[in-house]
Amino acid sequence: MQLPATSTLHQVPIFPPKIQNFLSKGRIFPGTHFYKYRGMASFSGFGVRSQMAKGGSSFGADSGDFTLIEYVGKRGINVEDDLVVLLDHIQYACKRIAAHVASPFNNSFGKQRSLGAVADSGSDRDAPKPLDILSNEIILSSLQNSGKVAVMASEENDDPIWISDDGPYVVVTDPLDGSRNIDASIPTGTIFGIYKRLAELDNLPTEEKAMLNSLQSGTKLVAAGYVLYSSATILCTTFGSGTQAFTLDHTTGDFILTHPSLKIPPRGQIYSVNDARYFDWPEGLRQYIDTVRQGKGRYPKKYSARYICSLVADLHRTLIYGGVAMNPRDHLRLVYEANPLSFIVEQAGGRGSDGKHRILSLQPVKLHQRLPLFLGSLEDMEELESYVDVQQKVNPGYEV
Ligand SMILES: O=P(O)(O)OC[C@H]1O[C@](O)(COP(=O)(O)O)[C@@H](O)[C@@H]1O
Repeated sequence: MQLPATSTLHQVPIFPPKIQNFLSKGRIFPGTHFYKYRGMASFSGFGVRSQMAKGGSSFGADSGDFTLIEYVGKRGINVEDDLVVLLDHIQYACKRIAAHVASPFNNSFGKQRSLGAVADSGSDRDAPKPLDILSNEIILSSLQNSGKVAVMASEENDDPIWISDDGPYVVVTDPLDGSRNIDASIPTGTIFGIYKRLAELDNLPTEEKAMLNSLQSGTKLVAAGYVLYSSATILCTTFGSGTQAFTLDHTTGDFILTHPSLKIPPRGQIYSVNDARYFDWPEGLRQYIDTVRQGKGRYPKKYSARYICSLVADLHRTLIYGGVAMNPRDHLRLVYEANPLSFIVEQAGGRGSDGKHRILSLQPVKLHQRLPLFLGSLEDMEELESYVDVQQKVNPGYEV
């Protein structure tokens, strides 16, 4: 058995990208390579082998039949080879981040460096924690190694980072969302969106083309995903033809397709919001929450509240159970949080809005632009938006 590589940073097991060489040989689904790891996992391994034995070639996936890379490669939805390579590097980065988040040796990583906004940067970004910075470095190095990325825009950097003139893609990312939860081992997540590089901007100065490439409208996303670091590590992604979720098999290092064609229920019975802010909310939002709490809304059942305060975790639960997850104040970021997550939710049959407009229709004007965010089931979202006045205007600053 081939042993996993080891991170030089903190001696955690990792599984490096596997496919770059195979792609250059024009092979995306090389049985021997994948089976080397997969033989250990009887459930998932059997699924693929049985398909192969039947000569199955097309995508009609059942849970456990595909790894992420098999799914996006020629056996599955067959996205461009360059995108497969990029995704392989992103999943590798996320496995490294997952290992750090769960590592017993990283108990100082959650500690805040300083309170308040990033010092001297002129931005209103929150001060990063060491694990935010490490996650950012891990993602950046994976994108650089992929050879497929022109520019990366991250929550952790004031400006986009130009990587390569001929990289075909632009990646926007929040490398570790919810990191305020790290000290208590509460779930966190990575969010990413992928655009094509705008070749028509190639002759502009580097800073300018880096910014304009990063400020593309969400309707131009070619792919988006999040990775949830929780009791399971889940990678949920869309390429514009449905939403699929994959669960990390820790014995093999593969993300296995566990939620093919994930659909959010059209109606849920859960709302997710920080309701300690009730007295700062506008009238419409208060009325909406009061109504569904009492079971007096369009769906005549009393709603339950769930709020982890970790966007990826709150969204993932909402995708699975239905309902609505929201942050009504100008807090979450359009470019690397709201847009990618709205793309995923829409592709799962739900809706992403700022309370008034479809998120994907908004043209970003600033890299770190913040806005209210509402994501969820179609019927719940329609009902919520019918209250009109749901965006929180006061934002006094909250310490926790
Ligand atoms: O303090 P609020 O308004 O409840 O915001 C919580 C939200 O902020 C986040 O922590 C993101 O903020 P940061 O990027 O500053 O960590 C989300 O994960 C969470 O959903």
